[in-house]
Amino acid sequence: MTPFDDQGFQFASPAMQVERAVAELRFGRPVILGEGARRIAVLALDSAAPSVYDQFAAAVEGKHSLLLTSHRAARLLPGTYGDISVPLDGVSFAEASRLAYGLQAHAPARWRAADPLMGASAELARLALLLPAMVCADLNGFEHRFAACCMLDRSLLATAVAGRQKFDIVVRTRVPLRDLGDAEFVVFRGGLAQKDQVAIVVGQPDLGAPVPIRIHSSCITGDLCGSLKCDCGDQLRNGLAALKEAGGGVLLYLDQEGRGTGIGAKMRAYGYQHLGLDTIDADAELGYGSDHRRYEAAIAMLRLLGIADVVIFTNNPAKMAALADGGIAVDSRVAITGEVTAENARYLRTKKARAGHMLDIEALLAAE
Ligand SMILES: Nc1nc2c(ncn2[C@@H]2O[C@H](COP(=O)(O)OP(=O)(O)OP(=O)(O)O)[C@@H](O)[C@H]2O)c(=O)[nH]1
Ligand SMILES: [Zn+2]
Repeated sequence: MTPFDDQGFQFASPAMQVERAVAELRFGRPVILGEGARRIAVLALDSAAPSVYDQFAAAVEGKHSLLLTSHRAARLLPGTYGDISVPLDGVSFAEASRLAYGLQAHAPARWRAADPLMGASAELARLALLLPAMVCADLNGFEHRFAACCMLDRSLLATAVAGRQKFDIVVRTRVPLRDLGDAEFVVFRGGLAQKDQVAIVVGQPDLGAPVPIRIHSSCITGDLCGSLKCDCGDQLRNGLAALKEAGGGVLLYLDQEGRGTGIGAKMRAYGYQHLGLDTIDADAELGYGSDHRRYEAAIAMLRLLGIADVVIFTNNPAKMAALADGGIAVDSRVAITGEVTAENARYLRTKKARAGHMLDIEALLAAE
């Protein structure tokens, strides 16, 4: 029997501390961000109750401000670059929310460039799958009012990145699939949030040769419900069939809804798309860049499966670059397409024109 260590259970790693802060934000509570001797309190507008916003404003005696990312700032104030900070003294929760992510909101009269510590709060919000619109306040003299809040040193955000690459296999099991025969579902757990990620192995891929793979980002609307607004459902099913036809392959189904922004943000973005914005501008209104996905999980999963050399089924050059950066050799690429419909044509054209996807939409239309 192992003798009990008097230190007890010491559970603290940068990734765990980041995740604790993320959980606090998701519950709508303030978190303290530190750097050197400086401390700021941050609160996510997306999850905070109006009463907590008011309590926060009172605790810092009106010296709070709103961090807006460079993407949102450029929508409100064309020509600005970088994150900005807007004073919130006397600004209500509803007004702050409108300023943070409302369509056709008035440009703020007063603002200044945000400092990097405030900027780091937006990174925390993105990890929490909350809109990157953060109420921030320096804690000079107000520390005691935030004594119960979780504290995170900014340096841990960078250190925690190492945790993104750490995954283990939890279980591998056979699942019979319609039209595709037996597949093996391999469940992995790890990364910053210890999420479960799934690889689907169809056929019997030869691991001695470049392995056909697809990296597929989750799309509840398209994959599950056949939404006509995107091509994801077609790409998922065509992808699995193409991997099987290629003699067997692996589809990595990554938990990255809405290009890494989460289903809440994606549905808000759809609301803006219904009003005429394209997919990238809609995301920018919410404070997001064109793509927030990361591929450390995919690289770790391939490694654990013993795959170092791949044929990738994609039109997205960012996926190929991410694999190469992660040390996976990309032997070649196979295009993977779905049906072009009246509803998804603009989405596909935007992917090609603004995200550099390798799509020949006119050829696809001609072939239909
Ligand atoms: N933010 C946002 N995300 C969207 C929208 N439509 C689809 N998505 C997401 O976009 C991602 C599409 O991922 P993938 O199927 O891997 O496709 P891809 O990046 O186009 O690359 P390939 O299909 O491999 O060529 C998924 O995370 C979807 O949830 C949208 O309008 N806004
Ligand atoms: Zn989709």
